Amino acid sequence: MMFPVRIEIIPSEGIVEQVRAKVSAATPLSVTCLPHHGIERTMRTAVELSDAGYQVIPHLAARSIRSRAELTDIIRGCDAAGIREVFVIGGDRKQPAGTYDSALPVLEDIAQYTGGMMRVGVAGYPEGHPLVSPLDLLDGLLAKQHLASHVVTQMCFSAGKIQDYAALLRREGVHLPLWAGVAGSVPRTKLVALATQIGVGSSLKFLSRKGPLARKLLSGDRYSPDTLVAGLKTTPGAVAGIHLYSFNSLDAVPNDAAASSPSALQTALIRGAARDN
Ligand SMILES: NC(=O)C1=CN([C@@H]2O[C@H](COP(=O)(O)OP(=O)(O)OC[C@H]3O[C@@H](n4cnc5c(N)ncnc54)[C@H](O)[C@@H]3O)[C@@H](O)[C@H]2O)C=CC1
Ligand SMILES: Nc1nc(=O)c2c([nH]1)NC[C@@H]1CN(c3ccc(C(=O)N[C@@H](CCC(=O)O)C(=O)O)cc3)CN21
Repeated sequence: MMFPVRIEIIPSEGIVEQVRAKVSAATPLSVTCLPHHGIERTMRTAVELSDAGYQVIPHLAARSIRSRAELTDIIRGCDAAGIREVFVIGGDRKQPAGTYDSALPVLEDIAQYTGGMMRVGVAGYPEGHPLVSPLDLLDGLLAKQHLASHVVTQMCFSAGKIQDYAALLRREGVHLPLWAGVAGSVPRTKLVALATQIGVGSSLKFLSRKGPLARKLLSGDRYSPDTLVAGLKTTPGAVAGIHLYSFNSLDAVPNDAAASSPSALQTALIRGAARDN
């Protein structure tokens, strides 16, 4: 059985050309919003990709939005570009740029302004968050779920932890579809460097050890999500799909596979770039 796959990209210079060359237009794309990029870069890239025929989901980091006026401009921009879904997170900025300090007030304004027409994804944390307690995260989800359409998990490297998290949400009354946040095939060094920066949980610790688990998950010096995705397939109902953090490493996709079908893309991406070693 194949999971639907969405690919997350970083709005770096040249990424639109890279995506158009490597990724099938049938594969939805999520565009990250980094504090040093700001929302303008995310929206510009999202609109370009939408104009190129992709289904695009821009990330709106609450703490990077200056005002409600800016938010309504962003929503109008989405509407004009045919973008029907966004992903709303608090964001990594230390100081909020304006009046929004977390995701909920942004969700409320989006719901009011679009009359519930805009689909909104929210973040979930199978392994918790460095700054926010598990209880606050759960309360946050319970408060947001009536304004959201699905949850995307923080990057996690343990199928078991994602499955346990799905069961926890259902037990606690969060019934939104859950997309598993999976790191694509990327160099181990990049993962380790990044993990500290964005607060990824303990399941990443295996990368710095040399045990049998590390050997299983690291083909050569690259992490491959193959094992994790296989693990998720043991509980088909738990997750709605794979949200693949590509880190803009799209070279794992042989051109023909990208052109042929999303499942071929999924296989190529999730099999990882093992053959690159
Ligand atoms: N948003 C925040 O930074 C903080 C939130 N809280 C509380 O925690 C609860 C949940 O807060 P929310 O903002 O709704 O949670 P959220 O999950 O939308 O935002 C929390 C965190 O999002 C992180 N984040 C997760 N995925 C991200 C992504 N893909 N791109 C950028 N940043 C990403 C940031 O580190 C941010 O601190 C609420 O009760 C809130 O009041 C408490 C302290 C800080
Ligand atoms: N707290 C948090 N913040 C995020 O931004 C975030 C998450 N969690 N979880 C999942 C994804 C993964 N994210 C990221 C963030 C940065 C790079 C990255 O490669 N950053 C480069 C700079 C890229 C650039 O400026 O073009 C770096 O070296 O920091 C990759 C994935 C974004 N997302």
